[in-house]
Amino acid sequence: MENKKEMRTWLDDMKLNHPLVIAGPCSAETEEQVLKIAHELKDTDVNYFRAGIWKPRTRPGNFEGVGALGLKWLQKVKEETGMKTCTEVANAAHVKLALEHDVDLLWIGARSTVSPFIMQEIADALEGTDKIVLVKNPVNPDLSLWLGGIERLYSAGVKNLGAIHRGFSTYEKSKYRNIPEWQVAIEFQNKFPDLPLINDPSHITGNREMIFDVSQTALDLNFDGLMIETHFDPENAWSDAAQQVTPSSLIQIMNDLKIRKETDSEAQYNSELNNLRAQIDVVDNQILDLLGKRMKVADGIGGLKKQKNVAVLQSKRWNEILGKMVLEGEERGLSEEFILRMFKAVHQESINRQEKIING
Ligand SMILES: O=C(O)C(=O)C[C@]1(C(=O)O)C=C[C@@H](O)C=C1
Repeated sequence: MENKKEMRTWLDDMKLNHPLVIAGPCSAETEEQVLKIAHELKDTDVNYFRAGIWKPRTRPGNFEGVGALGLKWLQKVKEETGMKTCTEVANAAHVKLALEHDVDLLWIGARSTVSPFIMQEIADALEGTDKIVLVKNPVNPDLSLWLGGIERLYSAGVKNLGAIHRGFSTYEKSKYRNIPEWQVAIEFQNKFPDLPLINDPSHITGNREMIFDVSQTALDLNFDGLMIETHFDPENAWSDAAQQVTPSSLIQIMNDLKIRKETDSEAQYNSELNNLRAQIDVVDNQILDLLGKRMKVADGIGGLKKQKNVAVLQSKRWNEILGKMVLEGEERGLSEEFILRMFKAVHQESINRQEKIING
């Protein structure tokens, strides 16, 4: 699969003057709940009404969705509000039912994207459909697996495709429910600039207080749209209560978000930008020179260790360096997260080189 301009035709054809917005409850709970939320979202920027019908839950025993019954409620949403509808599908049976009930957009969840077998089953069931199909990233930050899943749909003749970035699972504790790892989304856009990419701040944050900030970051990174879980009574939602916002909060979020354009042609802006970019080019070269120098010194240590048969990893020294760099970084306004990531990468490279020397 290669990037093609036509990949974004379905989105361009909508001629939106704002990002694509998909909103609605995490789960369809009752017909009244679904319709009440849909009516509250009707005359807003929301383009697609979402509701989970089949809910993949981490542990058994929790509410697992109302099942096919909910598809009738989505049909009612369409009849009563004129809004297009969407839901998650996780196997061929779901696809069949969703297509029979004329759901307009289907998405595939992170737990399905990880499985090539499931993705192939879904792709076969969707063969040749003109519905929009969005693929969430797999739970692990594996861009090839994500793109591979999309490619299975593409090869099955599904033309109206896109992706949803919902963040990635981690073992480490974090302020996010699923860490964004924005660089994966950036790499996605580099490889497929014309494949529409939607952000899902609800699943990234797991917390409604953080939804605005993550949405703004997504728009700053050229995302094409947002999927935000919305419920009139979030605290009492049957699933994901902490991350849903009310329809009025959603409207507020959409009003407050700043939509960025890709570039600006004004001369003054371009001359200042070029000047600053030239400065960045100089600094980047200095960074490379320094990194090269540092690696040469590490090579020297590798040679010494070889002579004396000493281990490459020196945890005590390494922890001293890390601690010192975090403190010194802070003094320069550099975040701990950034310093740790950067120096861990430097250390790993230093170890790789010493490994070659010591075993060479
Ligand atoms: O100090 C050492 O022993 C080194 O080999 C250098 C270095 C580093 O790159 O800073 C590399 C590996 C060790 O784990 C600790 C530190």
